[in-house]
Amino acid sequence: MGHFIVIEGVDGTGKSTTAHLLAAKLGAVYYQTPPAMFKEVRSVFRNMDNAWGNFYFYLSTLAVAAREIQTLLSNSDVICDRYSFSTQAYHEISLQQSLHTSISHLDLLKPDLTVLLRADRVIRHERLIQRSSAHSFELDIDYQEQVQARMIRLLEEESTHFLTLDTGAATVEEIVQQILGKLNSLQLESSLSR
Ligand SMILES: Nc1ncnc2c1ncn2[C@@H]1O[C@H](COP(=O)(O)OP(=O)(O)OP(=O)(O)O)[C@@H](O)[C@H]1O
Ligand SMILES: Cc1cn([C@H]2C[C@H](O)[C@@H](COP(=O)(O)O)O2)c(=O)[nH]c1=O
Repeated sequence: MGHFIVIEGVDGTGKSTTAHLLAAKLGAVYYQTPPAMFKEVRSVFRNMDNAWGNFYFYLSTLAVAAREIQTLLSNSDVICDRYSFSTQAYHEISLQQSLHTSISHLDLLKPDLTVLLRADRVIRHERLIQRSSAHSFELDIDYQEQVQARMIRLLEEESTHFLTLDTGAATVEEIVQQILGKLNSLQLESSLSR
């Protein structure tokens, strides 16, 4: 059974870049949520402006993601780009209520380690405006700031093994080295690097 490592953070914190490099270094599978089969439907929900509909959409994609990850773990380690903390934090801020119970009903597979990437709001904004495809909610820095604070609180309250890293202050390579150090201290690295 492989290890399950989750990379979390708000938009522009460097999740995808970090997760890809970490997966390459460990020979692990990179997995992004929501799963690929939901790509088209996601834009439908995004444009509907229905906060509850959007939450239930992401919630159901998590159930599928957990099942796919469980299968992948039988052959390899998995580095997952966003998981349940993203869903809980984004939608708790949008809906202004705790979603802990709804998410816990899914009885999701638990990560061995969750890494929360964060970065200063100015840095995140600069990174996002360089993207031609940035959505308005991604550029809503106050909203993203609240989500980031909620993610940190949720991790502190609900996660056993987690690490918070500032990607505004370190290169991608340095960030990955810090994650590898944490895996080592948790004695996960030896079984991860095969
Ligand atoms: N540690 C880092 N130091 C400097 N720049 C970084 C770092 N990590 C990522 N970046 C840069 O930040 C930008 C955003 O990175 P990336 O797309 O990986 O973020 P993301 O969190 O996955 O964003 P989103 O959730 O919006 O897709 C990219 O241009 C990337 O090169
Ligand atoms: C998982 C998840 C994501 N979102 C939001 C967060 C981002 O602003 C967008 C795009 O996410 P991507 O991974 O950077 O493509 O979707 C959300 O609102 N709810 C969620 O559960």
